[in-house]
Amino acid sequence: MIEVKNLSKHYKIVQKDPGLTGAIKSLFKRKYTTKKAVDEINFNIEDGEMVGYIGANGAGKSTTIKMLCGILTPSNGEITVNGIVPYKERKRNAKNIGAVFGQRTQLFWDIAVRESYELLKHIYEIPEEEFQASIAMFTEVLDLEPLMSVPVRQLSLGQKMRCELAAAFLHNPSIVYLDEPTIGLDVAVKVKIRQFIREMNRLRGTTVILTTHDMQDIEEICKRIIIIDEGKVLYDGSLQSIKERYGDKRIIHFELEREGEFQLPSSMADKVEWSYGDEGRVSISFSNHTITAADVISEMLQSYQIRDLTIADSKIETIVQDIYMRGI
Ligand SMILES: Nc1ncnc2c1ncn2[C@@H]1O[C@H](COP(=O)(O)OP(=O)(O)OP(=O)(O)O)[C@@H](O)[C@H]1O
Repeated sequence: MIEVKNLSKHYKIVQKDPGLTGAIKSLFKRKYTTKKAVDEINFNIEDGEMVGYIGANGAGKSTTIKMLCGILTPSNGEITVNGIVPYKERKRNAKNIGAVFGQRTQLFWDIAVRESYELLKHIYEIPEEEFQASIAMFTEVLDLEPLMSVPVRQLSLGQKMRCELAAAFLHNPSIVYLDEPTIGLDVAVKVKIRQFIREMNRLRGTTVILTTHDMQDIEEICKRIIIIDEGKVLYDGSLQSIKERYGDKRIIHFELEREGEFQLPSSMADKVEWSYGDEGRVSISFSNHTITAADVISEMLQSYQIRDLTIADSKIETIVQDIYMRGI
């Protein structure tokens, strides 16, 4: 079980004035600012849960996961993972957990995948019989056989990620942290990876904490989500209830013909939320009980030349995007 109480992580950042003079000045007199990457968060995760830990870029997800793994020491607050305080007992904690961190590898670059697994067997002191049974199962579900004799550096991104996942589960940890496990992969590999994670949870009761920007991962793996924004927990609850609560939300993304200032047509002022991005991109979010998609489009067409538009449906993707835009 994972228990997180008033957990914070503040980074001290050196402030530099612009230019060479600024850089030289900062060598002698340092000015610091504090970034509250994680700010007094609380949650408990029970054994066997599969939780999506989501938020926009820079929200504080990786910082939290690193504290749970014991890589970072919190500035304030408490964490226990199966009764262990991770940063105090990093090695004991490591026996309990598995992790996949985007670009980093825990496989050995120059040797064949099978030999990497053999090394991990010794590092984690996995009994031979258990090791063989896991390898047989992972090989089948993740289709690893053709990859076993290939050196890791020769694997494609998708092949490597399949091998990484097997490595993370090899010592049968009770908790696995997965940071963007499907990023940049094709649909077929994504399907295989999601299937493997679900299977591990079903067969071994592994607790899974998943951070991802791919909402399809969340839909297919997690029953519960924790949404984090600017270091604070914005939502913690079931995926189902957030869908019921926000199921009427729609977002329309417009690409305007001309870039520059954007002003929302006044007729929609109290009915929608909007955000304006680069290159004339406007996103308008609304409840379909307040205004229809047809009305939003027609109001926009009267005020702007529209190059393109897409209507997002009420899948979790839209709901989460809407929450990022306007809060809960
Ligand atoms: N070592 C560091 N020093 C200073 N600031 C940091 C450091 N690591 C992260 N930050 C800042 O802390 C905030 C949270 O970063 P974090 O990496 O936890 O976000 P994230 O939610 O994982 O984002 P992403 O989805 O982009 O991976 C960001 O504003 C980031 O710039």
